[in-house]
Amino acid sequence: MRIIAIMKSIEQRMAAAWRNKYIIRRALSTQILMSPQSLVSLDFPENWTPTPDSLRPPTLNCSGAQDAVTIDGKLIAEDIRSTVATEVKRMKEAIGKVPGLAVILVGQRRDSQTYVRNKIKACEEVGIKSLFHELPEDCPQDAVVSAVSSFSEDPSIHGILVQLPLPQHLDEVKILNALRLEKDVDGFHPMNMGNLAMRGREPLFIPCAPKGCIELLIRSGVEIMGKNAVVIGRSNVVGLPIALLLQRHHATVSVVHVLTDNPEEITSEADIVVAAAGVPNLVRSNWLKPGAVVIDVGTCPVEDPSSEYGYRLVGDVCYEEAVKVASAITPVPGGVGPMTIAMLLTNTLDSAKRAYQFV
Ligand SMILES: Nc1nc(=O)c2c([nH]1)NC[C@@H]1CN(c3ccc(C(=O)N[C@@H](CCC(=O)O)C(=O)O)cc3)C=[N+]21
Repeated sequence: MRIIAIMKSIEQRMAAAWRNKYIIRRALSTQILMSPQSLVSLDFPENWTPTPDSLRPPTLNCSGAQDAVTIDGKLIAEDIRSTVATEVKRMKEAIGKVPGLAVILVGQRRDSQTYVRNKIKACEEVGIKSLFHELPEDCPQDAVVSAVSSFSEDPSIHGILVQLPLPQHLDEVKILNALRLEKDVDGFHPMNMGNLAMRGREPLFIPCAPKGCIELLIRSGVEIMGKNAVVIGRSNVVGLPIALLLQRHHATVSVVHVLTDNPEEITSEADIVVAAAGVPNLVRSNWLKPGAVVIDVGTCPVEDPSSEYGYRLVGDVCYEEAVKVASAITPVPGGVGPMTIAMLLTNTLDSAKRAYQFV
């Protein structure tokens, strides 16, 4: 009896297997495209390991030409901030309202604390109202969502910023979904990003660091149209939107990333290089064409007990080398960082103007 039962069960399982195979074959036969049915996931960490290049000491005097011009992001950002201050004042005098920004910080990352402190200070200086909501590292998802939701409902708040990266246990997508599109001053909402990507559409907000890079190029008199631009890194916050923006400015754009063969070869064809990989000193002199313009978006905190907060920021570009090859370059600090904050202020001002229909 037992043997018969076992035989029956094997028979049933085989029948089931055939049925499944048939269903799978039918599914395959109705598949029209050869490409995978779900898009290849980009959800793995963009972990560039330091190249042997980035470990070697800088070689100076790579060319006999003059040193690159340093693009002073701090100075340009100050200029923009003073214009924002004037506009905020004009708004206050005309309609008795000021723009409001809410900043949410989860956890204790020292670099995040510095950026948030800088953002709040910058708001104060230009007359933008800021509300700061700090949550502990281990706070539940609901607490962050409800903070975002309450700022979303608050009519005196025109911009909401959730400082990234969030602690591992939190679901970034769900949290950012609670953020109203009209208050997405970071420009990270898929609708803003999609509109940035598509011809004939306009996003409500352009992400701050990429917008700052373009502003630096324009104000430094760098022509973008028709030029070869290489973006190093493909993150949602910098690499992707800057590639889209450069295309909007009619550059020919290549994106190199952690799985690119010979990134240095591709980058050395570029008139404009935007480095946003987050790897200290990744870009060495052999990555650069003589005369290239180099925008360094990298802000990697490295331990440094001698500096004020115990760390200092290091860029993706080996500055000492690049300055000998490039025609213009942004330093770290003092380059893109201050511009990111200035763009946050302009996005918040624009958002408030839109909300109050103030022109
Ligand atoms: N939701 C979100 N929006 C962001 O815009 C955002 C973020 N998350 N997470 C982290 C990155 C990084 N970032 C910087 C902002 C200012 C400086 C900055 O002010 N840098 C100064 C120096 C800073 C210092 O004093 O150490 C400089 O480069 O001169 C740098 C980096 C914004 N980010």
